[in-house]
Amino acid sequence: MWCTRQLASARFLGRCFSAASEQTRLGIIGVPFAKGQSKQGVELAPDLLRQSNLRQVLQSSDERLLITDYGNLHYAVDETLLQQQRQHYYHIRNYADFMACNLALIGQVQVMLQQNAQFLTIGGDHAIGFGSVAGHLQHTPNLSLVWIDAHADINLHSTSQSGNIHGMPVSFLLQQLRATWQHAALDQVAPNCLPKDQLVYIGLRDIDPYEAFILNKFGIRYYAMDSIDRMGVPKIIEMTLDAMDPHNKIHVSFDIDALDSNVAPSTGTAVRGGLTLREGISIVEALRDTKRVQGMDLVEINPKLGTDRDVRTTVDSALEILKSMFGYRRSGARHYSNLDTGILGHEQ
Ligand SMILES: NC(=[NH2+])NCCC[C@H](N)C(=O)O
Ligand SMILES: [Mn+2]
Ligand SMILES: [Mn+2]
Repeated sequence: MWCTRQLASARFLGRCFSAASEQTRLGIIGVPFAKGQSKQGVELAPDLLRQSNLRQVLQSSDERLLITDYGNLHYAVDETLLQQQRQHYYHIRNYADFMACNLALIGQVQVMLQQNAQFLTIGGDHAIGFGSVAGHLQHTPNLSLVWIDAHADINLHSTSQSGNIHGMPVSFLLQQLRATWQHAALDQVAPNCLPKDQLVYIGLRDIDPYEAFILNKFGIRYYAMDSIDRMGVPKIIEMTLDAMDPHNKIHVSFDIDALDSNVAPSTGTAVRGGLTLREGISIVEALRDTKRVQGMDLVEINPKLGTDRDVRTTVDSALEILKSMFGYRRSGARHYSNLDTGILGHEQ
């Protein structure tokens, strides 16, 4: 008996060892940035997700994940940025903070990609989508971006009606639009940008008039909720994957407000008629199955909005989405190395 047990545990260790060689490293950074819009609370989301067992949830969805949490991002605003804001971008709320935070994030993402196969950026509001994708582009110039959101977030400083910079990050990323930010020195801080044909939006249902003009003028691919209703999620996924260069790595920027407000009520700009949780999971699973997703953002959870129950529901939905992105399969398929330790008594 002693002998068998020892053998079993040797086998177990052997499997652990071979599993260790296929471990995938995942870096996580919290970005408690709330100045891209006017509601307090989004800055609390990274720590709330951690308290809600983010790490354990991800770890149990794929035992091969080797997770490193880099904590929360810090940044400092310098005089050059304040001057840019005063001279050119005084009509945009918190431009200097936006730039300072994103510059720090661009550096942080590159560090995470040197040390990990994948990274996850937890917001904060969606203004940090700029730094997260831009940092990713500096490490991996051949990148495709899937922006899952109720909103297009592609306003220019000249078109934004709200002045909220969380409605603008995509315009900092696209080759064809970043020239409109000519005083932001983007060629120095983030020289690699995204070609418009490598961007696909999913879930849109609240597009500003000028945003619609920009999307159509540049022929940017977007699957708004009406196309999803007409064609269904499987077709939308197929078209999304077809549109993107199959050699590219993928960045998924997930705004929690893409989900319907019944499953994600605690968010600053909730719009009804959104993705069901199942549709969200389905989309994320399909992207995950390409094995090309290298970076993901999860943004706009605001724990100060709604009841305690609303917050709980929103965080639970977010965890389901993240679980599916990082390994969980609804079919039950998984790696068995830590389970196959002799529970069936003897080898068949
Ligand atoms: N990331 C978001 N939730 N963005 C909402 C943007 C709303 C609106 N289009 C604006 O520019 O102000
Ligand atoms: Mn957004
Ligand atoms: Mn949104």
